Amino acid sequence: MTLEAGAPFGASPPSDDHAIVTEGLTKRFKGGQIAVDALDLTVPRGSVYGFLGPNGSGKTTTIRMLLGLVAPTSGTFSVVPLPRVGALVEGPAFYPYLSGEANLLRYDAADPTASGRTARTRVTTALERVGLSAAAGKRYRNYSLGMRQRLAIAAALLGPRELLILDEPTNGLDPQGTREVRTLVKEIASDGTTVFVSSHLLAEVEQMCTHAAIMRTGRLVAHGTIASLSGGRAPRLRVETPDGADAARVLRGLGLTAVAHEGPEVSAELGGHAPERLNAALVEAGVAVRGLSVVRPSLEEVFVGLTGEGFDVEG
Ligand SMILES: Nc1ncnc2c1ncn2[C@@H]1O[C@H](COP(=O)(O)OP(=O)(O)OP(=O)(O)O)[C@@H](O)[C@H]1O
Repeated sequence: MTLEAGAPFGASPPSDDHAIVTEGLTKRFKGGQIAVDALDLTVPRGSVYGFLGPNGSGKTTTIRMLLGLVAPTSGTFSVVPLPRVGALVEGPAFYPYLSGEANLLRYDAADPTASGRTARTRVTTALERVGLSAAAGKRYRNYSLGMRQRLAIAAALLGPRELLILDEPTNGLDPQGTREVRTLVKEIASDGTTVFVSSHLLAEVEQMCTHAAIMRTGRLVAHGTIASLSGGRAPRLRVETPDGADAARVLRGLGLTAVAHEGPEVSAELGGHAPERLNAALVEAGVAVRGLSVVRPSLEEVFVGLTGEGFDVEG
């Protein structure tokens, strides 16, 4: 759904630096279940902020509180003024027999705060923004899954937005549609729009976002830039070779640490070494290098390290 107007009770504008700030934000549903537990979140303006967590970890409830759709039990939050927030929480229902453009015009007309005179401009701009100008006249039922989701995002972009909130925008999409949405999110962010996007897929957040917060059963377990989240562990050099013992000796001689040798693979902490130099040194020492790569710890490894638990990587 897209929200156009009306500030929710309890919300106030955050500072110039942040699009969303929450402090101790908590939601306990009737029956005692804590869905969101004392959440402290700071979303910098201009970031693509991944809100990551397995199903049921409290992402949607948090988003619904931010949009004023659910009242918090306790805590505070501030968000940019709601007319400047575009949100995709549950995809809008589009008419299959109408074109993308006609659907957006209908959708726009349902907004009492939007002027009818400028409707066409708004719709044209939104379609352009999501790359659907060429397909504007095509019937919705003939759209691919990716195009359908792009149209839903266009509906959230009818009007100037400082913040776009997307709840699991790639859920149910095929790989092509997922790629389309990922690319679109980056494009939308490139002009400075803050994007807050929830996902249960680590790899997706890693590829699409500048920052992430990781939720587990209503609690925040880690947050920060993707680089800082992944940076806790050092990159490693990995060499594939039939001359493992020699390779390990050469790397130790060059000052590499944490050298490990197992079968045809030798690995070590890369430190400040240039991989191409190490390659040259190995070859010079007569080591047959079949493969050489630098492996950086993924967000998933970091997450597993933080929580001691696995994660729903494929969905
Ligand atoms: N209206 C409600 N009444 C009672 N419990 C609820 C309600 N809405 C959500 N919950 C519970 O709160 C918890 C958090 O749900 P929420 O939908 O926020 O998680 P989520 O991370 O968005 O997961 P998903 O990706 O499955 O939507 C879940 O255990 C859920 O069952």
